[in-house]
Amino acid sequence: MKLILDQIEKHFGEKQVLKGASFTFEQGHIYGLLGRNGAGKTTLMNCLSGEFPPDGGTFHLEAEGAPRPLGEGDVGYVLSTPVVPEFLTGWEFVKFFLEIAGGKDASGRTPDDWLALVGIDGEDRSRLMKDYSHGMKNKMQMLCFLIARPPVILLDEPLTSFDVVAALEMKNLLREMKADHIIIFSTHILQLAADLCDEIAILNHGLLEEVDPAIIHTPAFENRVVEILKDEEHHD
Ligand SMILES: Nc1ncnc2c1ncn2[C@@H]1O[C@H](COP(=O)(O)OP(=O)(O)OP(=O)(O)O)[C@@H](O)[C@H]1O
Repeated sequence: MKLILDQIEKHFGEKQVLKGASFTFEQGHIYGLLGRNGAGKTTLMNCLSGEFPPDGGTFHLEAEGAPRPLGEGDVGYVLSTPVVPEFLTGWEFVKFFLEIAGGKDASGRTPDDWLALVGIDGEDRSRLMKDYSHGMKNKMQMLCFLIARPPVILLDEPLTSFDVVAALEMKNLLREMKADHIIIFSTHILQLAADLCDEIAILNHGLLEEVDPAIIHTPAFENRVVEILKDEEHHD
């Protein structure tokens, strides 16, 4: 399966953020999406998740050579500022989500099993999510895609709010899942990108470009990324 972006454009008023971004993301790879502050990484994810339509260009999935549009349920999106129903407890939320996910979860895990998987333990499970920390809310959002298993998973700066143990567990989970999914995550942490990603896409001047995968795990990686990004006009 592939996710193919063709000439995606997006502007806000006069400001042209995406200027014809094209890229092919493939199942089985974890992609790091890098770019300066304000480059448009969140904007791109918002377009792909259906949050708002692009102003130009197209994107679609391709499975076994057959193209199809991205439908509802094809994309799991973990926002950098997590949004969860704050009036529910963590346990209630997982129970509710398992019910609406219907048959998609074949794991047989209970809400408690799922909460244990992301390290939400003890009394926290029966606390309202309005009292959860940023990282805990983020974990709850992650649980949604772990349960629903959408083909495309978008993670906007996902691991930065996690403690070191949770971050390592989540990295391992993503590695385990990648064979069946297209995983794209944005980050400013180059070490994390190098550690986890098979491919790097850089959003620069409204366009996407690939970093040679051969250098991702070499000392030349950081210099190459900085070299590409340093002439980017600083937006914010
Ligand atoms: N809804 C909106 N209305 C107006 N301008 C917007 C909107 N969303 C984003 N922008 C602008 O689009 C540009 C790209 O923002 P975006 O959040 O996509 O960047 P980013 O690459 O995710 O940045 P960062 O790394 O700082 O999170 C910014 O100049 C931002 O101010």
